[in-house]
Amino acid sequence: MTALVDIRGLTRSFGGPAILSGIDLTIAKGEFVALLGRSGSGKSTLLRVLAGLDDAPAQQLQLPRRRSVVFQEPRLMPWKTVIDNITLGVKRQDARSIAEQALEDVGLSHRRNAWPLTLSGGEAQRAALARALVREPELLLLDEPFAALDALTRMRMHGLVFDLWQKHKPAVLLVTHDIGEAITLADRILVLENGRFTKEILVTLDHPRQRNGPEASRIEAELLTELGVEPSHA
Ligand SMILES: Nc1ncnc2c1ncn2[C@@H]1O[C@H](COP(=O)(O)OP(=O)(O)OP(=O)(O)O)[C@@H](O)[C@H]1O
Repeated sequence: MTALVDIRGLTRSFGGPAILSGIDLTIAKGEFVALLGRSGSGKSTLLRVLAGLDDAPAQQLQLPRRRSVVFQEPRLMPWKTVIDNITLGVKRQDARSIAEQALEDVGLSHRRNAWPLTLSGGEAQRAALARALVREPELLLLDEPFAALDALTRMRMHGLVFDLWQKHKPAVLLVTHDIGEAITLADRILVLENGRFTKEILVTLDHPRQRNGPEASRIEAELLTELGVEPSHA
């Protein structure tokens, strides 16, 4: 296994008890990892360290150079059109043509000249994904990118993210509260609790995955228990 991300002994606190206390994390090239955990368990803190948005002490912190992040909100510049948002800060000469390709990949070519405020929530997140892809990330960091979308749009976005992952093969770290989303997409699911990973589950089901099959249901029940939810109450 070629480790793209190799982190040892990562610690982070904000004055009080450690939010991350000696985390070890490796992510292989092209691997899709989902990160679950209760609210406040430190998922976004870990993602921010991986994005280079937060300094935290670690014995080892090996990260790839090309990383992109998509947050829960699309964070598009409202005074720039969709295509200009996507090429923003991209220095390459062929920025425009790669942006056109990324827009096509996310099914948004017809909205290239739209203003962000005229986009639906799903379109805006697709634009955010295109902006992330244009940087050709080796590591794509997704921080609850579909949490604000309606259930149907969210399911479509799962299909889109899966297709993009297959095509571009970045490693992905997806922070989510949605166990079904994690099971549908990830090769490996981690649960973060009290500053450490308390559970690691490999998901070896074939794609496209049935969420209600026996293996998916078993994994879901295991995760619900780990997260302190009675499966019958889910
Ligand atoms: N910059 C900061 N300053 C102080 N405390 C912070 C800071 N960033 C995060 N925290 C605290 O660290 C803890 C973990 O926050 P984090 O956002 O990583 O959790 P999370 O697991 O992503 O939560 P959620 O699922 O609710 O988004 C919280 O108690 C939060 O208040």
